[in-house]
This record gives sequence, structure tokens and C-alpha cells, in this order.
Amino acid sequence: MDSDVLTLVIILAVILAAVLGVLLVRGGKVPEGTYPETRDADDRPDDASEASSTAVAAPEDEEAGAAAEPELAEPAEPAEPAEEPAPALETPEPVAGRLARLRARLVKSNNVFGKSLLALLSSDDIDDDVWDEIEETLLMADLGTEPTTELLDRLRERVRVEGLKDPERVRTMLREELTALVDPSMDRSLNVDVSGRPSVVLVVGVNGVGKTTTVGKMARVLVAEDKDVVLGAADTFRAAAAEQLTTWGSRVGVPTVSSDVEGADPASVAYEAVSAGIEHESDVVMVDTAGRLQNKSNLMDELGKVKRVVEKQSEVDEVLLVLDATTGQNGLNQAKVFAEVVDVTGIVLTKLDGTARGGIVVAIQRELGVPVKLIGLGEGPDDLAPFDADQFVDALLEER
Ligand SMILES: Nc1nc2c(ncn2[C@@H]2O[C@H](COP(=O)(O)OP(=O)(O)OP(=O)(O)O)[C@@H](O)[C@H]2O)c(=O)[nH]1
Repeated sequence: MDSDVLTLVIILAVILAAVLGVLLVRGGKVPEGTYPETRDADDRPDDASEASSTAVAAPEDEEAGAAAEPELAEPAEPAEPAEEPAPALETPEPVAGRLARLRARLVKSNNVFGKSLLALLSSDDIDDDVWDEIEETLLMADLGTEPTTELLDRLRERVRVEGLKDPERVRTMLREELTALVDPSMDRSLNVDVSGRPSVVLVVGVNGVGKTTTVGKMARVLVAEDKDVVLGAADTFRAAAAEQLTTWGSRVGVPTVSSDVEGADPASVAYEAVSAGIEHESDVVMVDTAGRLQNKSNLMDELGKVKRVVEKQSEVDEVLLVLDATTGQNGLNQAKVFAEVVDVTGIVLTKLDGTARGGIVVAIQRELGVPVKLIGLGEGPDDLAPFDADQFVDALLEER
């Protein structure tokens, strides 16, 4: 009987020890890939109260406590599983020649425009009806009312004086006039060669125009030009945006500063991204921001705040407004409001592969006095090209 009790006690002791062991192992395990020091944010992107802006203005201040401390994700070391090899880094396509490669898409989407204009202008007798049709074609391509009237006047004059009939001469005339409207003299270079500190690029725009994609594609453009880049995922509004941006960066070895707290203060993330860029002596810091409606004044105020907070430690060298070419004149209204809140220095026109509204280039530049610097021509990682007035117009008028 005694030995039975003893045996029972031993069995119970063994079971207890086993259970305790399992619990200890589970409780003590730190998941690999978690980043330390991330605190909760209590101010959300649409909260434009003074309290939140003060907290964000000094993101390094421990007492502020409101801003989630962003983290610098090092893409070359995937977090888990640890034994998985780092994915091979991609080599982005060289920037020169990209527009030539993507030209076919531009030609395809805008071909109707060029073709109709050429056909109409080559008519034997260009009467008022034909001029009306020409006007309609220009307006349909979103050239805008003022540039359309201007172009019509110029064309009428040249047809009258030069008496054009030969299709090749008509094409040359149209090319000259359209190119003048697109304005090859505008400086379309990106201001990313500041010395002594990283150049800071802020990317803004409404929802879904392609901001995050554009920042990712631009990182590749910069890497192709041998620049050290840091990305800032200040789009803390859309849950997947930071992850999306981190993935873009990691493909080309570019680190991304982000917060894993949804709704963390975007100004804080932007600030930390610029700090990281300065600390790592990077060439360029690119900050992606949340898509916002231009009629939501608190969101627009917040955007102004992101810029002001960044400016506490560095100038902002480029503010790129991303516009979706397929939205046409609506994009123009967006552009005007954004330009009032942050000084827009360049336009990135996306989705030009899916629209015949290429004329929007002219309308936007006219309205804002700001050049289109880059155009998006597809969803591929290197489907972003520097804009070139001559090549653009050539593509519009190319025969297919
Ligand atoms: N065809 C085409 N699609 C594009 C282009 N640029 C971006 N896109 C697509 O547009 C969609 C939206 O892109 P995002 O980068 O997520 O847009 P966003 O502006 O960051 O969106 P929010 O964060 O919600 O404001 C994605 O499916 C992109 O692949 C382009 O030049 N051509």
C-alpha cells in the first residue's frame, strides 16, 4: 500500500514537472522578427488637434509617448523563419531608355487621339465642322479649354498660311505645336542630389492613385542610379501600406521606416525616416503618405503637419503629387488643393497606359506651373519613366 502511494506521488510529480516545463518554454519564447521599443500611438491621422501635433513635433521625446516609435526594417535579413535564405536582390532596369521601352503602351492608349487629329487635319477641305471635330478631339484628350483654344488658333493660322495638304507636313506641324504646349523647356529633373544631407522627397495624393507603388518604383529608379535610399511608410492609415512599401524596398535592398501600429502619427514616422536617413548618411529619403481627399480639411492639415515636422530637421526638397491620368479633369481639381497645402514641386502621372487622356499633362502643367516629372505606364516594378516632352508627343502621333 505504501509503495503504491509512493509510486502515485512519483507519477504525479513527473506529470507536474512535464506540464511546468512546457508552459515555461512557451511563455519565454520571443518570436523572432519582433522589433523592440514600439509603443502605442494615441493620435490618429484624422485627428488634427493641437495636442496631437505637439506630441508629434518632438517624436524623440520620451514623455510625448503619443507617437508610435517607428522601426527600421532591414530588408536583407528576413525576420522569420530564421533559416530561410534572404531573397536575392533585384537589379532595377537602367533609367535611360525606359520611356523608349514603354512607348508602345503610350502609343496604344493614346493612338486614337493622334490618329484622329492627323486624319482631320489632312482633310481636303477643313471647314468649320472639321475644326469643331478637332476641338472635340482635343477636349476629349483632356487638354483643357485654354490650351485647346490656343492650339486651334495656331493650327488654323498655319493651315491658312502654309496651305497644308501633305500628311507628313501636317504631322510635323502638329508635332511642333503639341510639343510647344507640353513645353520641353521645363526642368523635369528630380531634386535628389543635395549634398551634405539626404535629399528628402515627400509623395502625396488622393486614395488609390498609385502613391505607394510610385514610391516603390522610384526607389528602384534611385537604386539604378546608385543612390542609398531610405523609405518612410507614413501612410499609417491603410493597414497594408507599410508592408507593401517594405516589400518594394526589400526587393532592392532599401530599408523602410515604419510603425506597426495602425493609425500611428504619420508625422512621427516621416520624422524618424528622415532621422534614419541622416544617421545612415543616405542619399535620399522618400516618404509615402496616406491617400487623402482634398476636401477633408483635417486630413489636408495633417499633411501640412507632416511637412512641417520633417522640416524641423531637414528641408523637403521635392514634393511629388501623384495623379491618376484616368481621372482626367478631376485630377486637376485635386492638384490645385494639394498645391495650396504643400508646395508641389513635381507631378507623377500614373496609369497613362490605360487612358487616351494624355492631354492632361498639358492641363496640369498649365494650371499649377509645375512640371510632370515621371509617368507610370504599367504595374511592373520598372514601369515608371522620366517624362520627356518630345518622346511623349512622338508617341501620341505615332502610326500603328
Ligand atoms: N496600370 C497601371 N496601374 C498602376 C500604375 N501605378 C499604380 N498602379 C496601380 O494602382 C493601384 C493602386 O496603387 P497604390 O500604390 O496602392 O495606390 P495608393 O495611392 O498608395 O493608395 P492608398 O494608399 O489607398 O491611397 C495598384 O493596383 C497599382 O498597381 C500605373 O502606372 N499603371
